[in-house]
Amino acid sequence: MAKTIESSELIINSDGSVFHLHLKPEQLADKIILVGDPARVDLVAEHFDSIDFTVQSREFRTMGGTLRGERIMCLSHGIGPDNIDIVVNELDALANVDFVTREVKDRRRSLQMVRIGTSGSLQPDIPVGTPVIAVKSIGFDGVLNYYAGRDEVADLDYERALCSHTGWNPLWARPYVVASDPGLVDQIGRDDMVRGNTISAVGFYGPQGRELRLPLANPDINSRLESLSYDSQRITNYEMESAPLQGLSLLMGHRAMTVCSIIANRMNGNATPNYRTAVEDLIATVLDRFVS
Ligand SMILES: O=P(O)(O)O[C@H]1O[C@H](CO)[C@@H](O)[C@H]1O
Ligand SMILES: O=c1cc[nH]c(=O)[nH]1
Repeated sequence: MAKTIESSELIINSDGSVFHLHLKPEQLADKIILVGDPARVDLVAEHFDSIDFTVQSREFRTMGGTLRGERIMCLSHGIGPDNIDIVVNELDALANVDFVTREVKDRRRSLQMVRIGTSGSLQPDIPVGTPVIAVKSIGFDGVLNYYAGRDEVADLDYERALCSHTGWNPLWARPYVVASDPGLVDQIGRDDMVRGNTISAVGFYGPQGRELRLPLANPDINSRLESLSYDSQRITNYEMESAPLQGLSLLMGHRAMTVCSIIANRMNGNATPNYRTAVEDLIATVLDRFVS
């Protein structure tokens, strides 16, 4: 018997749209570009051949249309892993729940999601301006720990090595390590992008080892992360969404990956607030390879 989801668990607005995203099932495209900044949605959508709709609700701005004859949409998720819990669950509901009967559909629909973000490098040889693909994502946020099946999609040996090497603070959420969709990584990643292991932090300052006025609980965390080598892989960069995006996609049967433009180098202590051109170039490259 099909599972039926109650109104309190999946809230549907009176116009038939999903609670936070305000999207209706018929607006959903299989190919989705995700970005943090709502203003970045327009930079993506200006590449579309046609724009069919724009929907804005809180920080979630979506533009849907076509590119090279295929339906595509771009959606902003705002800042933080908690927003990804909302975005991926609501996109999955739009794809796999009947909004009239509230029943989970028999046939699963799989979405392809590519996040284009900004990021801080943890390695001195990965400078500002470099695009870095999260081949593995390391969640410091804890979102995936709330879902059954977490251990089945995670790299538990990597998690143990990371905790041991860093002297993991037991007050922090248990980190989880999840892989990007290898097909998407091969489709979008070429020699012009670094393949790395990306941390999704639960904040921008203390949770990424940034010390302004407040001293940190573990001030040496970034040098420990920089020096970790696991299975010939090293940790390359910090951002705030790729791990929950990956983890939830793996659990739900969607395909996802993240590529970020480096805008700060934490080891060398430099950064640029003027990253628009680098992000515009990355958008053009990703779209060309995502829809060809
Ligand atoms: O530029 P976006 O996509 O927002 O990505 C990064 O920038 C934000 C922090 O400044 C976080 O969302 C982080 O993941
Ligand atoms: O250092 C950085 C830069 C962008 N986004 C982050 O989350 N961290």
